[in-house]
Amino acid sequence: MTILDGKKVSNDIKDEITEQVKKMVAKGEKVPHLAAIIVGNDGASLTYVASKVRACERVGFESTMVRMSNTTSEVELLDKIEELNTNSDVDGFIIQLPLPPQINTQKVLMAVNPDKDVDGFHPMNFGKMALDMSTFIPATPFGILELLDRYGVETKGKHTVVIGRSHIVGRPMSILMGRKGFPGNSTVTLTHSHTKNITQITSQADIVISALGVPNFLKAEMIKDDAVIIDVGITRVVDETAPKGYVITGDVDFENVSKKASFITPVPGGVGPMTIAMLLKNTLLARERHMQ
Ligand SMILES: Nc1nc2c(c(=O)[nH]1)N[C@@H](CN(C=O)c1ccc(C(=O)N[C@@H](CCC(=O)O)C(=O)O)cc1)CN2
Repeated sequence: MTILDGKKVSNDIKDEITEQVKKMVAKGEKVPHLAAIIVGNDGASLTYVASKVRACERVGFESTMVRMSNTTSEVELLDKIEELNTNSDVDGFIIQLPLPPQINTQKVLMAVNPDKDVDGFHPMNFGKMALDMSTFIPATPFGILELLDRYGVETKGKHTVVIGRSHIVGRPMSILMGRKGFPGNSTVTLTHSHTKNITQITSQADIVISALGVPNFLKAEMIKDDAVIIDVGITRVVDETAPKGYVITGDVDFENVSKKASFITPVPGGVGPMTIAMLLKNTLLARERHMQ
């Protein structure tokens, strides 16, 4: 069994981006600038945005964090988005999800200029992705593709089962794994809350990508021998004995599933760190496109 080490690969990617930024600086070019809007005080979201800002600092990008209160109205957020859309110094920006209930997430994501949509959530970019056109691929699915690629995991002709149909992970992942090319050329089954007999489906899978958010959902008896297991679940489970009062738990019963799997991502240290590295890649791409 091989661990797909997202922490290591994400550090490699950051080192590669750092080298590219140094070359930009040497040529007197402007470095990429990422902005992140965060609405409210959700602890996990604040942690992720802080990690994004730190990652920008590490690779030499400029970054701006825009904090807005939990009571921000949709109109106020749309105004801030328009400000970033028209700020020529900002190459790309993201709106950290989830958003408070008074805000219509889809409406807000549609207001982002597709050329600055480094999360790849705008319908235009999502459509381009589905049509195999060059675009910003959402960072988590992009990170999973990169992990499969760097570890040389074969996907062609394999049966991939994706668990969960979220717009951020499950849905795009199902499209990307079925696309032509590598990683891709897989036969994909997308499962969700109305799927019957999920074990019958997962036990036929060569590759299982679980993005459900239910701790320890995927058990050893649900997979076949030598399956490739990608765990996208990151749930904070309360544990008063842990230093932070919680432990990060994935969708996969790692202890038992890892004994049967050929490749597996850990949680933490698997898909999560890749999400941040691929956001940096998309921001670099946005900068390069703006220079053309
Ligand atoms: N606008 C966006 N919102 C959200 C996205 C996104 O891609 N764009 N994805 C997730 C959150 N996310 C990034 O934003 C994210 C989640 C987890 C990690 C990560 O590194 N996790 C660590 C554990 C960290 C911890 O202690 O909590 C790991 O798995 O090792 C990075 C980014 C939802 N929102």
